Amino acid sequence: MNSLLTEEPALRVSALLKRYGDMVALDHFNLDVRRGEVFGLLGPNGSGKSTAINCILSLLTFESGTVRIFGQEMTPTSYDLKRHIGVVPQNVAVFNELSVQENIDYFCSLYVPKKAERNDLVEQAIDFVGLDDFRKFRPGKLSGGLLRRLNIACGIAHQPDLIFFDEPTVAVDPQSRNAILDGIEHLNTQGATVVYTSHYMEEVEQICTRIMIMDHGHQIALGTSEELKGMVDAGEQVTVETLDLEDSALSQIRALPLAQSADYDGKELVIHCRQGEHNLQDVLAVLESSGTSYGHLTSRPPSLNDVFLELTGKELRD
Ligand SMILES: Nc1ncnc2c1ncn2[C@@H]1O[C@H](COP(=O)(O)OP(=O)(O)OP(=O)(O)O)[C@@H](O)[C@H]1O
Repeated sequence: MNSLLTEEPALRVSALLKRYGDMVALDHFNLDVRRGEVFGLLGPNGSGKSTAINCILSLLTFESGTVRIFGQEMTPTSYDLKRHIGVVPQNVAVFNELSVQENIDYFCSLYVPKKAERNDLVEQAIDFVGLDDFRKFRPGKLSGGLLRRLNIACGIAHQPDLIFFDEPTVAVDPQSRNAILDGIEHLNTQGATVVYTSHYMEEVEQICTRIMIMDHGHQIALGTSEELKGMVDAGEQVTVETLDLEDSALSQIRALPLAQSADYDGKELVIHCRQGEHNLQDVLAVLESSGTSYGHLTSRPPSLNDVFLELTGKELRD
């Protein structure tokens, strides 16, 4: 398709407005995904991620705005364009009466009508998700992890250039989870652009080149994981095991310039630090001078979860 050669990003969403009755689900939502990216879309429950993806795919109508994919406007009848798009939905969507191989073949046939051409693609997809030993199985006989892998094979068998993964690792075992993440990275190195939504921050940090945090139907922040961490004042989190921290020592710690907050529950002191230099010495100095005895002391750098919490006021997970 000639349009794939244009300079436009893989996906450009401009000022998308979507209402459900009086409720605004997408509020002039904008999104650019560059070619070759693994782009992470993060948002708390109800922030509009699924609505955005369904509007992008023309599965939902919207009030106004545009969706362009590889430089072409996406509409419900953009069949040419749809051949270049793959979708791995949040809920496993396969046919129980078809085998693994037949399911993959069916989904591939929606885009690749020629059986001979398809056979090779189906084989590659089976190989890619490691379901060779299960090709004759019905989905009902597969474990949760294998079922997710089948769902992925059905979404990618036609070798799309832009792939949407909507929470592909929910409720899978660690082995399948790693296989799925490796698979997404592999698809990306083969040239596919990926849009990825997940509730798991570590996954997003691991595989996404850029991340958008959305809430209330629009963008809250956009950047690499490091850039996002630079947008908030969250620094390291210091945790100290101590049973005898006096109120006066806690007050001194709270008064330290590095301390954003300090909480003590009688067993553990947790200090959220501001961004900047590591400054454990100041905490240790207060503990020493106040005669506080302590055990385990740990410090961890700010996480994407801290950023998310500060920007949206919500935890990502349910
Ligand atoms: N069919 C619908 N009718 C009415 N309201 C809806 C409908 N679908 C979604 N909504 C509402 O639109 C808002 C955005 O929902 P959406 O499902 O897009 O969010 P989400 O970010 O995908 O959430 P989750 O992480 O839970 O999947 C929510 O307030 C939701 O309740």
